[in-house]
Amino acid sequence: MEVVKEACSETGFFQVVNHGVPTPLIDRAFQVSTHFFDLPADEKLRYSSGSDAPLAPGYNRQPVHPPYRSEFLLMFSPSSAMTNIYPANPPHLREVEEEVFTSLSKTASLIEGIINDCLGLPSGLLKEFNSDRSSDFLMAHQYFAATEGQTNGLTPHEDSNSITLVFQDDAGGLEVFRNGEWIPATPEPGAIVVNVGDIIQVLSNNKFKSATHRVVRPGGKSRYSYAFFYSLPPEKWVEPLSQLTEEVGELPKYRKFQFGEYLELKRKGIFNPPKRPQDIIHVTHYSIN
Ligand SMILES: O=C(O)CCC(=O)C(=O)O
Ligand SMILES: [Fe+2]
Repeated sequence: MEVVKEACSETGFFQVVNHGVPTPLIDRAFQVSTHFFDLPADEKLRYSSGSDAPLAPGYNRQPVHPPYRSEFLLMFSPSSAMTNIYPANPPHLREVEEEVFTSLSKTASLIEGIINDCLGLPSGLLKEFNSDRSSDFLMAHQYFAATEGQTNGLTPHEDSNSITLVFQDDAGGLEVFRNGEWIPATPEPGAIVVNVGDIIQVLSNNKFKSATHRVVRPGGKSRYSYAFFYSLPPEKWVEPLSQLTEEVGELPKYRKFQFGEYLELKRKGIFNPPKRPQDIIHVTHYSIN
C-alpha cells in the first residue's frame, strides 16, 4: 500500500503483477492484434468506421500523423450501447478482445479501490463517484519501427481519464517523466503498467499525479501494446473531493468542469498537436491559482 501511495504521488505510474489478467490471455491478445495489423491496408480499412470522430470504434490511423507512425483498433465495452466494429480476421479476434476487456475492467476496478484506500477515502467512494462504465475503451496499438530521426510514437502527454492500464510487448518504448528525466517502463512478461490519469489528479486535489508519459518507437521492429482506459461519461462533472479539501482544511486546486468539455479541448492536443507546447491543453487549464 505504501509503495503504491508513493508511486501515485511521485509519478502516477507503476507496474503490477498478479493483477488477475492471465498471462496466456495477454499473449493471445498480442497474437490477434499482430495478425490483424499484418493484413493488407485495404482489408484493414474495411473495419474503419468512416467517422472522423477522434475515438471511433474499429480500425484507425491517427488522422494527422504520418501514417507510418501508428495505427490502432478501438472498442468500447461489449455491454455498452456503442456499436463496435470487429474485424473478421482472425476469426477469434472478437472473442479474445471481449475477454481482455472484461478482465481489464475487473483489474481497473480493483486498482481503483486500492487508490481509493491509498487516498484515505471512505471505502468505495471512487467507485460510487463513477460507476458508469459505458465510456471505457480498449485500444490495440501497432507502432511502426522507428525511422531515421523519427522515433516519436506518442508525444509526451497525460491521460485525461481516471486510470489507464497498459501492456506492451518486449519492444518496450513506454516512458514516464520523473524528476526531469524519462524513465523507461521496462517490459515484463505479463506485467501491467498502471497510469494514473487527470481525473484522479483532480479528485485527489493533486495528492496523486497524472503521469506524464510518451512512447518512443524502437528501431528495427514494430511495437505492439494494449491500452485500457477506465473513464467517465462526458456529462460527468469533476472537481476535487470534499474529503480531500474542505474536510481537511484545504482549498480546492481546480474549479469544477464537465469531463466532455475537457476532452474536446484536450483531443485537439493529442490528435492535432499544436506547434507550440504551451498551446497543448492540460488539466491545469482548470487550476485555481
Ligand atoms: O502504447 C502505449 O504503451 C501507451 C499508449 C498511451 O499512452 C495512450 O494511448 O494514451
Ligand atoms: Fe497515454
